[in-house]
Amino acid sequence: MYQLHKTKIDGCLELTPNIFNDHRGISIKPFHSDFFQTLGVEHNFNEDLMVISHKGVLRGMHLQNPPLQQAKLIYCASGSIFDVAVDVRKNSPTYGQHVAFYVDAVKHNIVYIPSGLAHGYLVLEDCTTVIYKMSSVYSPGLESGFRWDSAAIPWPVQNPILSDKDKSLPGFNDFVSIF
Ligand SMILES: Cc1cn([C@H]2C[C@H](O)[C@@H](COP(=O)(O)OP(=O)(O)O[C@H]3O[C@@H](C)C(=O)[C@@H](O)[C@H]3O)O2)c(=O)[nH]c1=O
Repeated sequence: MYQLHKTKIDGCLELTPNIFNDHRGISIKPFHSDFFQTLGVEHNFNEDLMVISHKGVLRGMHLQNPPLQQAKLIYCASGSIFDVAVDVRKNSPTYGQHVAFYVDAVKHNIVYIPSGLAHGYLVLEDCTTVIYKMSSVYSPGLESGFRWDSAAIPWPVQNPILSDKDKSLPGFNDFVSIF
């Protein structure tokens, strides 16, 4: 049903689903609960979010703190992104390290990010539609994060379009993880 690619960060996965193709178009299943159960990861998703962005927008690096920490499933319904996760679990052997993926609506790959990782992405095409499933509902008071350019991530951009909130995030060295 899915090709599974494990990454160097424990629990962070890339999945490529089967694409069912006929003369009408294609069908893709981004989420199947039985399959996620076999992976042994948090897969009880409580909120979906759809975000449409212009080329050059960068959102990140974000995470939500306990008690409403979020595992996320991320894919593109249109366009493409450079997607990044950074491990901020203090006892993890990959603390501070990142993994990056080109996610797009051609290969329809999906990224699974466990809680305790920060997430961000650069939009590579206009009208890119990113869909997330999240294991906890959005809670603005629990938002946390750090600046996109402070964690040695090789972004393929120099001057992205950022929100004011993202411009004012602390650098990674000043960020305090509670995971
Ligand atoms: C993320 C989010 C935002 N919103 C609202 C709040 C605000 O009015 C508007 C835009 O919010 P933000 O500026 O925080 O959106 P954004 O910068 O796109 O935040 C997102 O970034 C990526 C990298 C993630 O991983 C997400 O979990 C989330 O943090 O949408 C929700 O209602 N629910 C949500 O889950």
